[in-house]
Amino acid sequence: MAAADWGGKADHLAGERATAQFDVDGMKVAWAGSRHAVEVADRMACLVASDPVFRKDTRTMLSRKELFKDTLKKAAHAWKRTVELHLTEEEANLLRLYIDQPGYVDLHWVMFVPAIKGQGTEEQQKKWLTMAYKFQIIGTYAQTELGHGSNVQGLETTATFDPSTDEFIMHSPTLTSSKWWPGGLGKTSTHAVVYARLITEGKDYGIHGFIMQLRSLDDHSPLPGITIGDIGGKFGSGAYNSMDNGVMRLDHVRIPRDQMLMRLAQVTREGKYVHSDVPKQLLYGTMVYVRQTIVADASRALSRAVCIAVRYGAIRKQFGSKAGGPETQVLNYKTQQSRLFPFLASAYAFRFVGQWLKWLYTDVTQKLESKDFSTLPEAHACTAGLKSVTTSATADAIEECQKLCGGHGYLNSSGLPELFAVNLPACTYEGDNVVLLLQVARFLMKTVSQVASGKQPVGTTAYMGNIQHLMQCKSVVNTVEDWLNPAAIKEVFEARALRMAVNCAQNISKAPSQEEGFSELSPDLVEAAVAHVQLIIVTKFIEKLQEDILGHGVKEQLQKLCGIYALHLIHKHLGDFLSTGCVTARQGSLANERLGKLYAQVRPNAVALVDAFDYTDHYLGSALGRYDGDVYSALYKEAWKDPLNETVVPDGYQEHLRPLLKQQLKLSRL
Ligand SMILES: CCCCCCCCCCCCCCCCCCCCCCCCCCC/C=C/C(=O)SCCNC(=O)CCNC(=O)[C@H](O)C(C)(C)COP(=O)(O)OP(=O)(O)OC[C@H]1O[C@@H](n2cnc3c(N)ncnc32)[C@H](O)[C@@H]1OP(=O)(O)O
Ligand SMILES: Cc1cc2nc3c(=O)[nH]c(=O)nc-3n(C[C@H](O)[C@H](O)[C@H](O)COP(=O)(O)OP(=O)(O)OC[C@H]3O[C@@H](n4cnc5c(N)ncnc54)[C@H](O)[C@@H]3O)c2cc1C
Repeated sequence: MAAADWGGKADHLAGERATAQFDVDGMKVAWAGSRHAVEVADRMACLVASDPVFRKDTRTMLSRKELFKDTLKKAAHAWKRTVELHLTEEEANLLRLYIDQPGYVDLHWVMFVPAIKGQGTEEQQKKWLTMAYKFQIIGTYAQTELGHGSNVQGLETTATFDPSTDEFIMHSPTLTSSKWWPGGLGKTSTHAVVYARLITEGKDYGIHGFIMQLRSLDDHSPLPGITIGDIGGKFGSGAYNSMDNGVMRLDHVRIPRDQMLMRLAQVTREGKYVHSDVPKQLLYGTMVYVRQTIVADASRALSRAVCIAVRYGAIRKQFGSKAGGPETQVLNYKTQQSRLFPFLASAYAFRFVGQWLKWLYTDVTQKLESKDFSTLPEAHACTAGLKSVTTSATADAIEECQKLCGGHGYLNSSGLPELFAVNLPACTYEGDNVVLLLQVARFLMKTVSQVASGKQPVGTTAYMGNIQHLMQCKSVVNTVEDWLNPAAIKEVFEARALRMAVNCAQNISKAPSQEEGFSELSPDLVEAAVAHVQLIIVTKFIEKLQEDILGHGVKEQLQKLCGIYALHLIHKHLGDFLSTGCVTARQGSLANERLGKLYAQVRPNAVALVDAFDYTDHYLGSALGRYDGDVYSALYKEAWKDPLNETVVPDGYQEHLRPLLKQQLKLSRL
């Protein structure tokens, strides 16, 4: 794909591509998941790249109003193309991804529709989804309030049932109960699933979802009793400012009773509250779904940043010229490799764990449909934990990639500032990462206590059943080569995760109460949760390598990347591994030595490994990450697009600069 996009110009990276020791096409298939996935992605990426409406090269220079209008234009055009070309769901999703601009459609498709699917009755789904699928209505997910986001049970908006009219009265009783943050709410959405405390027969039954119409379908004005607007500019230029995150206050707004989402609980005509025989946590189902999709987003964002930094690192030269010869490519510096290659490995690791998580989510959903709720806690822990670990690592890595590209990485035209600004809030939305890791820790503490009482854990905690061995085992690693053994790697990750969890459980049990112990130990619990999640990622990477992987040298490269992913974590968290006695100081040094050798082996393949992500120049949106490596011409060209360069003499010269210069000149002549 990218080769076609580059269209026959000089390839400044040809030398790099020639040193690759594997079949890039085969790697594209491994990355995408199948030959079919590569083909569809290519087609959609080309469709976007070749359509002038989807241009984004001046996006960071637009004012907020211009950017918002541009988003509306792109969304409408994308929908038109979706309908004209009869795109499948898979194709439409990719179309949205390659357009690469956050907008109201995200909330409509990723949260509003799934919330109705998961929490609405069949009748409700039929009514609302029919309109939503045709974009006759635009929906959002209005949960967070000014005063509460993480603590969903603390939301204040009320939905009070009035049996005299068979309606709910939706109300914002305080300033802090104002809905605050929902994407698309500010200016676009006509409808929302609004989360509110259900009150009937004088009793508060806690948070439930309600479908509300917010704006007129004739002139888009807010309906009576609804005050609504945008919450203001956000971090960075362009970036998430294309989204109209909104504020909404409700003043006794009446909606029919049948607009309460009634799959999980109902209110009868008489006002009686009835709960279905399903776990109440299914109310949180939409968040579980979205957290799962965010892991795939994280790997995509990380791989974009890495692609930019690797290609640029191969072009950029500094120092080291001997006898007038060429300078050294910055990618050849060992420090550059040790900072960058773990991100390259992480991009692949997150991609594969994301593919597995998608499978897990589908599996759990099928089980839920047949009323088997047993895997729900694990699905919650896996989605919450993986969302946290992958988004935090991705945000940190994008920031580091900017530094890896030196000064030019700080320019908007590098694509990195916007990539960072768009992906940073993923650490917060759909659950703050620390809050979610504490949920994982809670699950781990329960599992440890079940293991202590003789219950055999399953799924991603099955390793905890091997407690006798893992609590006292010593790593068999004795040479640098021993760190190539996946079983040896897996064992130390399992032992570390289990020992950290057991330590926490033992310390909690010494506290006056479970609750106090959990609160006191929460920093340690977060670290134990991270250790468990990193084990999942390492394990899924190792399992991926056991699959049939086609293409010359593809599996070998992935083995190296898997090694880098695992060993860089051992290096980074050596304190954990040493303090839990999982590795010795000598084994830690051997791991680091092995890591250095792996970096050297990956170096000749680095550019080809990022080519395998198969990104077009349009999608990358980076002068530094261009496929052809023609970085300097691109940077030079991009600079002239800046509005400041529209005139040679800047606006403000006559007003401020000229008088100042003249004044100083006069003074100097006195
Ligand atoms: C311009 C371009 C246009 C393109 C146009 C294209 C057009 C073509 C269109 C075609 C189709 C396009 C398709 C588009 C696709 C697009 C792709 C898009 C890419 C972008 C994707 C990303 C989008 C993301 C958008 C993000 C927006 C953000 C939204 C939000 O943030 S919503 C709000 C989220 N809020 C939170 O997450 C709150 C976090 N808090 C909580 O979850 C809870 O409060 C809690 C878990 C922290 C605590 O819960 P609680 O108080 O109940 O307390 P506990 O006692 O701890 O828990 C009790 C009990 O329950 C268990 N439990 C908790 N949670 C869960 C759960 N979720 N599931 C199961 N169980 C749970 C918990 O473990 C306890 O159990 P136990 O008692 O211990 O057993
Ligand atoms: C770009 C963006 C888009 C969003 N889109 C939507 C949307 O479409 N719909 C919607 O409903 N919401 C949306 N949100 C809101 C989002 O879901 C919340 O911001 C998020 O859930 C975090 O909640 P909070 O802001 O209340 O953070 P807080 O909970 O106030 O967190 C503040 C700090 O306190 C810490 N903290 C909080 N509780 C604990 C605890 N128990 N233990 C330890 N530390 C704790 C956190 O780690 C964090 O460091 C969006 C947010 C952003 C940034």
